Amino acid sequence: MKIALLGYGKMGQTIERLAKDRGHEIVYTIKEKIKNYDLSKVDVAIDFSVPDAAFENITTCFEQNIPVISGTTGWLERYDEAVASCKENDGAFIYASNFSLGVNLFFELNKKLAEMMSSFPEYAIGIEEIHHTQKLDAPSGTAITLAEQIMENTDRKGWRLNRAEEGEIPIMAKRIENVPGTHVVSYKSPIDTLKIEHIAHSRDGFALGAIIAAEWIQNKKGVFSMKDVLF
Ligand SMILES: NC(=O)C1=CN([C@@H]2O[C@H](COP(=O)(O)OP(=O)(O)OC[C@H]3O[C@@H](n4cnc5c(N)ncnc54)[C@H](OP(=O)(O)O)[C@@H]3O)[C@@H](O)[C@H]2O)C=CC1
Ligand SMILES: O=C(O)C1=N[C@H](C(=O)O)C[C@H](O)C1
Repeated sequence: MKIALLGYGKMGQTIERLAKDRGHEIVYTIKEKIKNYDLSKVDVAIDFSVPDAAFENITTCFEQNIPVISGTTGWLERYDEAVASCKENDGAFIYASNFSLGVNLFFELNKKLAEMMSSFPEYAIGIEEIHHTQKLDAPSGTAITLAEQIMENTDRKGWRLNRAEEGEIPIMAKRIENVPGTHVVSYKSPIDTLKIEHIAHSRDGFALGAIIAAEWIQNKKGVFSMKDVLF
């Protein structure tokens, strides 16, 4: 595949290394708005950039008929508009708050555990996420996905950063040097605590998942999820 990397920071550079190992060619490494780039020779754009840039760059790709894999977090208030733009242009799109296989397995566990725990209101639900100190958004996109899955499977009505009101899920966001990404979901009662945890040891899992998604979406049209790709 000929790949345009939208964003060439920690993730863009990891994707470049792993994509080359899999025989792909990196045509562009872009760190700015893509309006002026000719993407006509590109098979796929992989976006790991910044919250402010993602929406405009993604929709520009749809207008140029380029499939998009996006992992950028912190821009999701415009996700529905991006989906509409993809459909209008008969494009192809996958967004995931987390592309790693481990976290996508963790998502499935989280849904199942929430469904089981919904019968036991004595357990207080909490989410903790830990990331490196350069991260721009809080809470992490992955933590928001975990909270939304719990809300769909219990009576919790919302989530809140670093504290919670009655009936909400607190998401505690910690920033520690060099942590690639850790997520914990816990259920605490006066008697005991249940926890599920995912610890990324590097960025390779996120990058590999995004490349696998890019390979999978070739010659497809529509809006898909990592669940479609992996399971
Ligand atoms: N879904 C997932 O699996 C994962 C998602 N992420 C998310 O991916 C995003 C990127 O993470 P990471 O690589 O660590 O961040 P970095 O800060 O290391 O990289 C961001 C890159 O985007 C570039 N950039 C700035 N403005 C634009 C623009 N207008 N258009 C295109 N690129 C631009 C930056 O350039 P410059 O340095 O010149 O400013 C930089 O190269 C974050 O939102 C993060 O949360 C991260 C890991 C996994
Ligand atoms: O910014 C990061 O680094 C990460 N961001 C994603 C998120 O916000 O969930 C995924 C991963 O945890 C790393």
